[in-house]
Amino acid sequence: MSAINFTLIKQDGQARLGSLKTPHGTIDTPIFMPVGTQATVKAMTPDELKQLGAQIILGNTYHLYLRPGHELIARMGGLHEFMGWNGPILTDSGGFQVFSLGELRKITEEGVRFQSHLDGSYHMLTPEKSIEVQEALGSDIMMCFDECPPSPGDRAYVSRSLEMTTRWARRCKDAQRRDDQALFGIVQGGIFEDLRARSACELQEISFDGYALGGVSVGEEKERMLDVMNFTAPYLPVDKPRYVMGIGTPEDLVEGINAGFDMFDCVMPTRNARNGMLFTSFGRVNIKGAIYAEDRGPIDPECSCYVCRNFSRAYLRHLYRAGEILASRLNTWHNLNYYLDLMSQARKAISDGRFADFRRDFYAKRDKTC
Ligand SMILES: CNc1nc2cc3c(=O)[nH]c(N)nc3c(CCN)c2[nH]1
Ligand SMILES: [Zn+2]
Repeated sequence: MSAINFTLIKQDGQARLGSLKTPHGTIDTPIFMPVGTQATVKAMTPDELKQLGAQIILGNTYHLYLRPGHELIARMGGLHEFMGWNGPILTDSGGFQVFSLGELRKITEEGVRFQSHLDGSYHMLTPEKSIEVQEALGSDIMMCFDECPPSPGDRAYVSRSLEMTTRWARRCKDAQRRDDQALFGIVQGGIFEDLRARSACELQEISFDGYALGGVSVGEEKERMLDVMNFTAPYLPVDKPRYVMGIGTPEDLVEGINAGFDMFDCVMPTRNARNGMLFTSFGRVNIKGAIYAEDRGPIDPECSCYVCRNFSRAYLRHLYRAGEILASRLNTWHNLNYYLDLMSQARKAISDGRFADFRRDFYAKRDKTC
C-alpha cells in the first residue's frame, strides 16, 4: 500500500495530465515545485505560496540535517509544523547537495563522508542516514540517496556509479520505517541511453512510488539534456509519477512536459528574482536595466499577478538598486506566479487536447521585447 496514489487523467502526445494524492493533499500534474531548501521558500510566507497556487514545495535533507538538525525539527512536530506549510512536501536525499556544497567529500560503497560547508565539521551521509533524516522531517515524498556523477562523466565511471545508486536505492527502501511517506527512485546513467535504460529497469525491479530523472541540468549542453529527457521517459512506468530534478527554465519545463514528465523543481524563479532577473511571457526582463528607469508599465502586460497589477518596472528597478527587501519579495512573487501559471496553462492545454498548439504559441511569444 503506497502513501501516494497517481492517476493519469489524459495524455496528449507524450504530455500527461495527472493527479497525485499525498497524505498532505492532492497535486495536479504537470507541477512545478518551488524550492524551500532551509525550511523556507526564500522571501515568501506559506500563505503567500498558497495564494500563488503552489501545491507542493521541496526541502533539502543536506541543509536541514546540518542546520537546525533533523532531530530538532522532529521535536518541533516535523517539517510541516515547523515551517507552517500544511501542503505536500518532497525532500531531496542529500546526495546531490553533498557534491554541490559539501567539501572534501569521500565517496565509498557505505556512503559519502564530507565536511560541512557551514563549519567544516565532518559528517557521513549514507542511504540509511538519508532515510532516517527524511523520516524525521516527515516529508510526503522522499528521494533515494543517489550519486549524481560529474558531467560529462566518462562512460565507465557513469556505469559504475549507476550500479552503486541502484544498490543505495535498495538500501533506502529497506531502511524505510514509516508507512505514510512515498519513496522515489532516481534514474542515473549520464548521457548514455543504454545506461539510462539499465538504471530505470534496475530501479523498477526494486519498485518505487515514483521515478526521478537525475544527473541532468548539471552543466551539460541543452540539447543533451533534452535528448536524455526524451529517450529516458519511455523506460519509466506510465502509471507512476515522473520527476525531472533541477529543471529548469520555462522552456525546459515545456520540453519536459512534452517529453512525458510530470514534476519539476528548480531554484531559478526564486534565485533569479533575488538577482533582478524576471520571467515573462515574452522572455526575460533584467530589472536593473537603465531602460526601465522611468518605465511605468508592469513587468509583464500579460501577467495578472499582484505585482504586475500594482507596481511599475521603474519602482521595481528602484527597489532593487536600493537593496530593499521588498525587491526580493515582489520579484519572487512575480516569478513564482509566472512558473505556476505556466504549469496551469499547460495542464489546461493537455486537458483540451491542444498541447502542441500551446507549445508553439509559447515559443512564438518569446524574445519579443516589450
Ligand atoms: C539544478 N540542476 C540539478 N540537477 C540535479 C540532479 C540531481 C540528482 O541527480 N540527484 C538528486 N538527488 N538531486 C538532484 C538535483 C537537486 C534537485 N533539487 C539536481 N539539480
Ligand atoms: Zn506578474
